[in-house]
Amino acid sequence: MRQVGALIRSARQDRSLTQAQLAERVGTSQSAINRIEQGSQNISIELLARLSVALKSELVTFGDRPRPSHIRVEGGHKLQGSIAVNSSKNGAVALLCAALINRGTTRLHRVARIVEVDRIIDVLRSMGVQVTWYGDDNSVEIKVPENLNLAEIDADAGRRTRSVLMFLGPLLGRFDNFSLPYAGGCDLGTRTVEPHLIALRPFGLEVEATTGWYRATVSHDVPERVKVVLTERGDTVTENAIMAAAVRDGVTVIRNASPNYMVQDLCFYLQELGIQVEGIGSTTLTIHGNANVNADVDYWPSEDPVEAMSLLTAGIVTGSEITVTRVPIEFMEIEMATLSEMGLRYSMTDEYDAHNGKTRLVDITVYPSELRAPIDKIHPMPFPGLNIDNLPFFVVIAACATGDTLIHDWVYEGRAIHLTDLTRLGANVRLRDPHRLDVSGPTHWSGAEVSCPPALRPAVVILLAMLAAKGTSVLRNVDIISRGYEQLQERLISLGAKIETFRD
Ligand SMILES: CC(=O)N[C@H]1[C@@H](OP(=O)(O)OP(=O)(O)OC[C@H]2O[C@@H](n3ccc(=O)[nH]c3=O)[C@H](O)[C@@H]2O)O[C@H](CO)[C@@H](O)[C@@H]1O
Ligand SMILES: C=C(OP(=O)(O)O)C(=O)O
Repeated sequence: MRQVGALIRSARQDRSLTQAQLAERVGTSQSAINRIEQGSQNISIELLARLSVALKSELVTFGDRPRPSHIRVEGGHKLQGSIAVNSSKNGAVALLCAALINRGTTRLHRVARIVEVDRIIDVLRSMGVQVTWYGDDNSVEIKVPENLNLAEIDADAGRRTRSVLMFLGPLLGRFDNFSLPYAGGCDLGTRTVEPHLIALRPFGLEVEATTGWYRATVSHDVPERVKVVLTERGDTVTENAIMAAAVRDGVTVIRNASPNYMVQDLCFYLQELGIQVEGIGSTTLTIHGNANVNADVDYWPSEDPVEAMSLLTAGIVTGSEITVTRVPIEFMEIEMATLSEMGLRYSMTDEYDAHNGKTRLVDITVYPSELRAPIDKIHPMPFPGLNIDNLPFFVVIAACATGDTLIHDWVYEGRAIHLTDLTRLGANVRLRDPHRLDVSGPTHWSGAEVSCPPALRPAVVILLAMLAAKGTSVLRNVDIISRGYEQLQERLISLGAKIETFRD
């Protein structure tokens, strides 16, 4: 501990940071940094990783290569207790991008401390945006300078997140020309950017893709009233169009808009900024924009339906009774109805409001149940269908159910294949074609060693199956999970899961 502390102190001093500045960057107190540097406080791997990012120093690497982390799971145990759902990755990244619209101060509260959020914050900071973590509830304050420095943009951080695409909408209100690094994201097969470009063309944006960069030019000769018809009802596409509409003086009607949870979060935030948004929750939005938004606002991103699904799945596949609190029920209704058809027993509290005053939450308790395969196939749809990111969890649930289930992932070209890794743990999961999986259950799970697929939700699905599998399993290269979940392993341990993190 003393050596690690000394290493941190020296990396901090090399970067001319005070303890208070480092504390602020990693979201802890100055006294905690002081104790860490003195070697008198234990540090979690997650905090070490955050310190590494803040110090731009690979504290958690050995030699010249990053050391991936792995977990050992002692499965087959029941879970118990109660666990709360965090705010969402997808809402947080949209709101961080949208904060670029505001010339005043934006304060977001209860933001998930996840790698995807850190990546967007890194890109924002590299452009000169002041982003500060503070307080005990993961609050983040964003102040956008008068002049953004796009020449300094952190292209590496930008390329690691697809969400950087969502800078297009807010930036086209400020610049005539700008460049953004090519966008990354999960390895789910080809994900086109064309729908974004089609959506933003009516706002005067033209984009040329050159090696590693999107070069954007903007014509500001745009009529007062604009109508945008989206070719895909995509979530980030809709968010981009909304942000482009919000940063101009004029009225925009967006058709075929996604009404999904992160889009609603964005609209509620824009309303706080004083922008009039009509039609929230529907596929037609009318936005009365404002080119000079200058407001000091506080906003609480809403709870994550995909995390809710992940936590409920942990209870379901281990045959446990657990309570998942703060479930955004509007975005989980089809999932719960489908689970009900599959024989899941659960109870639900009355609804209560999320901190944003808009999203409806419930607490759900799941009970050990005899699950059966549904009669019809399970497939996702844009909201209000079964959430696209929740589909993978139905594969491991179907594997616990008696009978044959067809899972149809029409959305992603390369996601279903990652779920065939469940066969390593004893499941009978067959790929009919790149989009369809036949799952036959129930499964007699057995422990195994599996490498994490390079996709967030399939990775978590394998981890949850390991909780169900009697014996010891090893899941290698689990760092991808922290892209979208804050301390998932630790939180599962708080429910009684036996999980241990280790490195080679
Ligand atoms: C940061 C963020 O918010 N990410 C979410 C967002 O990504 P994002 O908005 O980037 O999703 P994409 O635009 O890549 O859409 C996902 C896939 O669905 C296809 N597609 C989508 C809509 C449609 O009407 N028709 C169609 O074919 C796209 O071609 C693509 O292959 O939405 C995805 C779909 O809900 C989620 O998995 C991601 O977690
Ligand atoms: C596909 C996902 O996210 P992203 O759009 O960030 O790749 C996801 O959250 O499952």
